[in-house]
Amino acid sequence: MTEILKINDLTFKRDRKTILRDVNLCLDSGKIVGLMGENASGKTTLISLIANCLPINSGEIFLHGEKRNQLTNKYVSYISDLDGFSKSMKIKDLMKFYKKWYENYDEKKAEELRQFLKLDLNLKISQMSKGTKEKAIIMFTMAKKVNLYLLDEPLSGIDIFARESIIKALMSWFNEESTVIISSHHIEEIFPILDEIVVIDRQTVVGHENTEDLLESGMTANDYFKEVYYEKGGNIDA
Ligand SMILES: Nc1ncnc2c1ncn2[C@@H]1O[C@H](COP(=O)(O)OP(=O)(O)OP(=O)(O)O)[C@@H](O)[C@H]1O
Repeated sequence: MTEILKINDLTFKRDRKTILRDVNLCLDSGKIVGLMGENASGKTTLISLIANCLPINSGEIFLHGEKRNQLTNKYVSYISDLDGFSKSMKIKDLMKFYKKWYENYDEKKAEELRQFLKLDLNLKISQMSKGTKEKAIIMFTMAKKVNLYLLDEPLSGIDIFARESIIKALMSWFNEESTVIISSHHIEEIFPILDEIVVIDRQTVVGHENTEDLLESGMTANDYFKEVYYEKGGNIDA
C-alpha cells in the first residue's frame, strides 16, 4: 500500500469566510472512499483543493508523496463539469480531445466505459440530460490512468437502475495502485463498495473510519455519520 493523499492542517478561506479549517487526512492506495457531509459542509471545496483547482491558503496537500503543484496533476483525475467545452461537441469529439491532450488517457478503457454507460458517440453536450452529463463525467474521469480519482456527487441525476450497475462496476474501473474519493449525499447506496468513510462537518474532517469496522460493530454509514456529528456538537434530527 502506498500513501496516495496526505493533507496537513489545511485551511481555506473565501471572501474572508472560512470554508475549511485544520483539515487532516491520509489515504492509502487501493481504496474506495466515501466523502459524507451536509450541504455546504465543504466537500466540493475539499475535492477542488485536492485537484489543484483552488489555491491553498495554509496547510499542505501531498499527492503520491509530492507536494501539490502543477506536476502532481498527473496523479489526479477530476472533472467538475463539461462547461468548459463547446456545447456542440459530441462524445466522440471529447474522446479525441482527451486522447490528444492527456498522456494518461486510456483510449481502450474510455471505449469500454462509453459502451458500459451507453453513451452515443454522436451525442452532443447540448443534448445531454443531467444524468447523461454525469455519465460522461464518470467516463472521462475514470478513463485516465492516475493514482487518485475524484468523483463529486457523480450519481445524483442518474436513474436508480443505472446507478446500481455503475456502483457495482466502479470497483473494476480502478486498480490497487489507485484510490477513488466519491462524495455523495446517498452514502448508504454506495456503502457496500466503500472501504472507508470520511465525514466532513463544520468546515473540517470530523470522522474517518473503515467500513469493515463499522459493519463489524453493526453500524450503517448513516449511524456513523450521526455518531460523529453529535459527538462534535451537531444538531440534526435523529
Ligand atoms: N465560489 C464561492 N464563493 C464563495 N463561497 C463559496 C463558493 N463556493 C462555495 N462556497 C461556500 O463554501 C461552503 C462549502 O461549499 P461546498 O460547495 O464545498 O460544499 P458541499 O459540501 O460540496 O455542498 P453540497 O453538498 O451542497 O454540494 C459553502 O458555505 C459555500 O457557500
